[in-house]
Amino acid sequence: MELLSSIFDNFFEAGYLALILVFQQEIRKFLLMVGSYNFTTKKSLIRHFHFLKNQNKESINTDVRLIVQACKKLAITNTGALIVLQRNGSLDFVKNTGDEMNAIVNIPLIESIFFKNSPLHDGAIIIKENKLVATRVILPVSNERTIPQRFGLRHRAALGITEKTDAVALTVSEETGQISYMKNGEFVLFNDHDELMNIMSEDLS
Ligand SMILES: Nc1ncnc2c1ncn2[C@@H]1O[C@H](COP(=O)(O)OP(=O)(O)OP(=O)(O)O)[C@@H](O)[C@H]1O
Repeated sequence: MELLSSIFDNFFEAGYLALILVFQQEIRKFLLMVGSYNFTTKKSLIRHFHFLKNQNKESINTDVRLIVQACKKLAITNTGALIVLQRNGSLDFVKNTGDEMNAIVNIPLIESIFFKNSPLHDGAIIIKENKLVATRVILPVSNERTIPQRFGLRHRAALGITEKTDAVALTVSEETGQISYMKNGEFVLFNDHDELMNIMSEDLS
């Protein structure tokens, strides 16, 4: 009987270990999100309780149309861009790698930042609601092996930040002018810009 119980004990211990190993990415992301989550803001709490959504009147939603329009303009001139859109989780751990800003977002501002000769064009920008809160930010790069080789560091950085936090990201490829949208460490597919705006509006509302 004792032998049987020790076999079961070992079996369950090995099971826990296997579970931790299998889900280590998810556990890491969860802990990062809990660690960086700003539970004190009313908005972040309300976002978690969707049944209270209608009472969230004073929150400002990100102007998705404006950001997609800016990306379309950048795409026409093959100007590379990396835009991170903050949601509930704090991005302070990456914000510190760049320059903090506090500017209302508009299309010429986004265009001028990513203009190739601009001193601010390197790295990512972070937008929170309708404010540009940081420029020249260095993001953690995704190590995911399944990302196709044609995607370089800009795309890997966008995937990396969305893998580690609840933020979403947009890239404009300097090589192809292609606009990509990333969430949860994956590319989100869309057929046209209207669909992209709808998906983003849903994610950022
Ligand atoms: N870790 C990072 N965090 C933020 N920005 C980054 C990071 N790594 C690279 N970038 C930005 O991406 C730019 C281009 O990188 P790279 O050419 O390797 O990307 P890519 O995915 O091939 O994109 P593109 O299609 O635009 O060439 C860099 O000049 C830099 O501005």
